[in-house]
Amino acid sequence: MTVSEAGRVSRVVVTPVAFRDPPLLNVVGVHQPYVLRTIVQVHTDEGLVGLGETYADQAHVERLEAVAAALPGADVFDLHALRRIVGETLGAATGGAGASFGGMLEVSSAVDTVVSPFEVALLDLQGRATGRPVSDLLGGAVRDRVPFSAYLFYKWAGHPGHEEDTWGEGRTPEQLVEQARRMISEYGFTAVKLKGGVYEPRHEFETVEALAAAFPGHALRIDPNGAWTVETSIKAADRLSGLLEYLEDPTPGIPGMAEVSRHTDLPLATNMCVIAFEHLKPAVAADAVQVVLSDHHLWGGLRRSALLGGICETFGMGLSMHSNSHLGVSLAAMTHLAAATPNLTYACDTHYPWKTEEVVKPGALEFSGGSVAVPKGPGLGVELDEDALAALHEQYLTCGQRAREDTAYMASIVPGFTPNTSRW
Ligand SMILES: O=C([O-])C(=O)C[C@H](O)[C@@H](O)C(=O)[O-]
Ligand SMILES: [Mg+2]
Repeated sequence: MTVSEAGRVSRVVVTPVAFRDPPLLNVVGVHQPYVLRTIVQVHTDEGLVGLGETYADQAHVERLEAVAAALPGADVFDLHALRRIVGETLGAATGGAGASFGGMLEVSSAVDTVVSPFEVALLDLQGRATGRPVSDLLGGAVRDRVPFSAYLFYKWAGHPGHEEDTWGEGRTPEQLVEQARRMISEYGFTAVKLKGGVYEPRHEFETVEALAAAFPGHALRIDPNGAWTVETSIKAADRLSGLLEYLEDPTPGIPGMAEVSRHTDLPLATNMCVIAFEHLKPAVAADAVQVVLSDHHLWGGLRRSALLGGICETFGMGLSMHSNSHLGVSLAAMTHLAAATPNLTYACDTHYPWKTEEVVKPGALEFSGGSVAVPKGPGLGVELDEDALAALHEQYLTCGQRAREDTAYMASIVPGFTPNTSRW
């Protein structure tokens, strides 16, 4: 098929799905029994189908459906038109309101989060039409494999009322070392990220120290999602500076991060105080962060994320990649983006090892040595398993969840629980 035959959008199918998730603990509570995601399928009049993946909170799904209804007729190569259509559709539907995901992420405009899965699907279509991988459409892969990090969580042994999962309890430093050992032996990761903000800082520092002792030579990070005060963050930076490659969001907000930054040479990273282009200028002016975690789901797609990479390079900031619980369509998109972003030199986050269910056919994305080979096939290089998609959609319909609600779920188990942000 030639470029001119790529065609126009004929219809769009938006499918919310639910997949099982262990009880992973974080600053705002605990992961619910299911992760909600949406798979977007964009069909063209030439019979091609492009894929995208995004969050599935109810309000987000409604926005996706509104855009899906407005997209037929659009040229698959006109990504500016996509952004215009999304802006107009959301303007009409919501008055341009912001969006909130899981109590940790608030954005002032919903446009970027809604554009993202459609942009990925259109790039997938462009790649399928031209016979080129998405990484080629983003300027070309500068690496054949994309390294990811082992993403460790404190966790309960199982969801209350359910069987224990195969990872068991993750509370003590020794248990977290065992969690890391399994993840490293199964996936080969050479970087390790610990999700903190759950226990008193001293306990979490001891966990980092135990990990450093058990895995010398592995790049370590801890991310308490803003659970600490400026003072505690400075102490953490002093105590852990020789062990960490960066310290992620120790304290909330640009002014707080800037104050910590003034007291340490340890790079500070964020996916909380810089989550949109409007946050870059104040963060750079205050020298609040030295590493920004990109995330194409949040930043408006793959091309806007590449733009973020360029801005980080301009201002001498490092670039890493954030993840939320996700399926294979997102892993493929993350891999193409990271492959085509020269200054994305840190191992990317992924929640992939926590997942036991999938919607893409096996084979295209395999971890080896902690990295994933960039798919070489046209587009994203992954194919949907329609039966698996239908089963996970059925699970969505029956699971009873309609939003990510870590705090409410935690409070239903631990009455009186409030998020730990800036607590210690
Ligand atoms: O780096 C981060 O801040 C995250 O990965 C945010 C996620 O929501 C994580 O905390 C989680 O899955 O609980
Ligand atoms: Mg983070």
